[in-house]
Amino acid sequence: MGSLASERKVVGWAARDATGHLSPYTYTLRNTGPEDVVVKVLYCGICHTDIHQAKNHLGASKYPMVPGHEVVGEVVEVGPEVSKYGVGDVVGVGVIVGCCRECSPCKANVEQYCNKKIWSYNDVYTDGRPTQGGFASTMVVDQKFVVKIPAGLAPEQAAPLLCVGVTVYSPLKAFGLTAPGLRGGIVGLGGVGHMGVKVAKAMGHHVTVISSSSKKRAEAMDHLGADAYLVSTDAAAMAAAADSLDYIIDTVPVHHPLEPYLSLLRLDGKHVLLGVIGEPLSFVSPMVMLGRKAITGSFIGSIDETAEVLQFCVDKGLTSQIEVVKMGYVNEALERLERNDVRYRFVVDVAGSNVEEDAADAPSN
Ligand SMILES: NC(=O)C1=CN([C@@H]2O[C@H](COP(=O)(O)OP(=O)(O)OC[C@H]3O[C@@H](n4cnc5c(N)ncnc54)[C@H](OP(=O)(O)O)[C@@H]3O)[C@@H](O)[C@H]2O)C=CC1
Ligand SMILES: O=C/C=C/c1ccc(O)c(O)c1
Ligand SMILES: [Zn+2]
Ligand SMILES: [Zn+2]
Repeated sequence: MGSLASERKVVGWAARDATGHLSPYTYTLRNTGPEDVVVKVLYCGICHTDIHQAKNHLGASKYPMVPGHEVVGEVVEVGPEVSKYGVGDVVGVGVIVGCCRECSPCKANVEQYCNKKIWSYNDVYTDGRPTQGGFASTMVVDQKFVVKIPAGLAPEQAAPLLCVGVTVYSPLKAFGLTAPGLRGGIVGLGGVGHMGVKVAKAMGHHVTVISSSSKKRAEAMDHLGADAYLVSTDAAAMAAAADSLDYIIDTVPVHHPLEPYLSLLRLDGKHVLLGVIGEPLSFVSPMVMLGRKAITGSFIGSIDETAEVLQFCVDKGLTSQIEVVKMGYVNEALERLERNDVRYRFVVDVAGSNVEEDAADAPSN
């Protein structure tokens, strides 16, 4: 066990307003509580949610905001009651860092659905301080919300899985969609979508990618292992595929019509919405009645499922397809992600970016 330090100043890269532009920011971490783990951040993936939050797409952003919720780091200190981790362990932190532990979702170990959950950034912790995410040198996290990175998974590879991996794995399990031979569609071949293809293929599904363009066709088929590829605006190809899918995992992060996708589902097919869209989506009721189809949603996955999907990826030999960048490139990376110009996830090499040296320029709180 390492020694317990009191409050410490750290440097993260924060958005100050809805431009979403990140710049160095010095702030104070909470004292290490008895069940807290102090994590030196090694890598942090960039999720489209970081854009939604940094740019206030949902209207609830608070600044300064240090985004980042696909965090892999090394434990550098543990509180006296930490039993699960020790100094030197390589661990992951995702979207949630707190919950009430008493409600029915918490008791059922689906704490991501707790109404009192605490987000890893853009939230307020139990001590009244703002939570700040993984684009920073260090985080302090309750051991309950930390997962061990299994042997056989490189830390930069593991980072995206802490969000995108579990986000596709959880609904497939929750909706009974794990049996081999099922036919699935993945709408939107980005960070979440590309792991959707890989996880669904590893479960033995026939996987159709449904994309906004034909640009990713060759990669989807040749490298990700998809079985079919549809361009959503190709009406003839979409019509030919009608009534063929058991489920659709929809990862599109902007408003889009649902009906072209609903028509691809067969009897009892499920359309699982994963994209964060702050405007109403619409469809006419016969689109779901005639075929007893369901439109549903899913939010990340539990801590247990996060550990499970990491091991699933090791067991199945799955890796995420990533572009590793330094922190100084984070604003370009966010812009490229927003204009759909990454295959398929940026991961920031936080430890290799010496963010503490940015402190000289960093206004503090
Ligand atoms: N429910 C949950 O728990 C989670 C939700 N999310 C949300 O899921 C969504 C996807 O996240 P992520 O995979 O990181 O995002 P990406 O930007 O990596 O991927 C989104 C994909 O959607 C397609 N797309 C269609 N229209 C647009 C558009 N106008 N702008 C950008 N992309 C478009 C693109 O695929 P193509 O080129 O094939 O059309 C793109 O690659 C986000 O809204 C994110 O907040 C993320 C993680 C967890
Ligand atoms: O990337 C993970 C978080 C997803 C998310 C889902 C729903 C929502 O309202 C959010 O603010 C984020
Ligand atoms: Zn995410
Ligand atoms: Zn709860």
